[in-house]
Amino acid sequence: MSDDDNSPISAREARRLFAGLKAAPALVLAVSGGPDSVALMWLAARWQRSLARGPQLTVVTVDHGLRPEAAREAREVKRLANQLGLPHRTLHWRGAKPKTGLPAAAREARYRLLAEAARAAGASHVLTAHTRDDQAETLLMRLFRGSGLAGLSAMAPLSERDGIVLARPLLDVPKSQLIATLRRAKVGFVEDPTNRDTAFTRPRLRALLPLLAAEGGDARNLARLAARLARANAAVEVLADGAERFLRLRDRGGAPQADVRSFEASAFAALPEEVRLRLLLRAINALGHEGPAELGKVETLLSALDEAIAASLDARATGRPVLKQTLAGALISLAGGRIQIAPAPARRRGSG
Ligand SMILES: Nc1ncnc2c1ncn2[C@@H]1O[C@H](COP(=O)(O)OP(=O)(O)OP(=O)(O)O)[C@@H](O)[C@H]1O
Repeated sequence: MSDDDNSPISAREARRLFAGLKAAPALVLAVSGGPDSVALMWLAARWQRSLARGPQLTVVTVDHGLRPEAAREAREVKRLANQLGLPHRTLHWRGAKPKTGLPAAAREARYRLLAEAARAAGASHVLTAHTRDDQAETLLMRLFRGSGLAGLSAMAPLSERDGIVLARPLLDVPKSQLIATLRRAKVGFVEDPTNRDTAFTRPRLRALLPLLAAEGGDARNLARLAARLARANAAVEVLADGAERFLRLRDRGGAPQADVRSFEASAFAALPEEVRLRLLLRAINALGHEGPAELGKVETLLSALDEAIAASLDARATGRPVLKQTLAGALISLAGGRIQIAPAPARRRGSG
């Protein structure tokens, strides 16, 4: 069964989608020329016209310099933006392009350029047109990659990057509704052929979605799962914050050092496994110089640490380290009943 909804988005519905953005001084709309982001631009323009004093809107298209048609597509977005009375800028990703990991590098460059454009326009937010279908695909991609709770929470409706808020007002809207909105408004759009290129993971997963939907795994259910996991993840983060404070309070005796995190092993051992894991992950990512650490590796380290703590508590702690391991450029050790995480010493030349 498909959860597509072919009704255009009403002005009232759009007001609800953009409600949290009304007080912003200015907004950047990230528009590639595809249906989702052209719909975002059209909906935002109509919303802004309906406000007495709404935010200034600037439309930005990034030309990654990867497809010859991109320049024409950017001109087409400019034409549409101007028809809607909105200023438009095209930004270029210049410089060398990597041979592997091209989509990730292009995304990184895109968000950097969009954040720069926001700063130049005095905008507090960059709006992208991610839909509920994108959210479902993201969840599946992360599931198949073996992500944990944080990764399976998929995309957040609001996040921050370089001092700019990244907003995804359409994250709960089906793509089919955006297409219906454009059809009703008689607005054209382009389809990026790389969206169907099965050399990339995301299009291959996209092709699986109808099969999953037929079994009840439609975008609505998958996106709802992501939202539920995000809620649980936020709660566990608060628990981890509290546990960090608790361990710090118990640690008043030791002189605090900026580049070392140290936990009393017996207090650490009494915390829930997920919280222990996050404390380790946070410390390794903060102090290691090769991070972020892989979740699976931190899980393995935690099992070794748990075993070592249990053994050392039995045998009464001596001053000698009972565990000493490096992970993601951090050195993790257990000695004298304390866990210490510090930056790993730089590897000697020629030894690695
Ligand atoms: N070339 C571009 N110029 C401006 N905005 C873009 C461009 N490409 C994508 N965007 C914005 O990002 C949104 C998501 O696009 P898309 O799904 O293609 O991204 P992606 O490569 O999957 O990466 P991610 O989903 O992490 O952003 C679009 O709806 C649009 O708002």
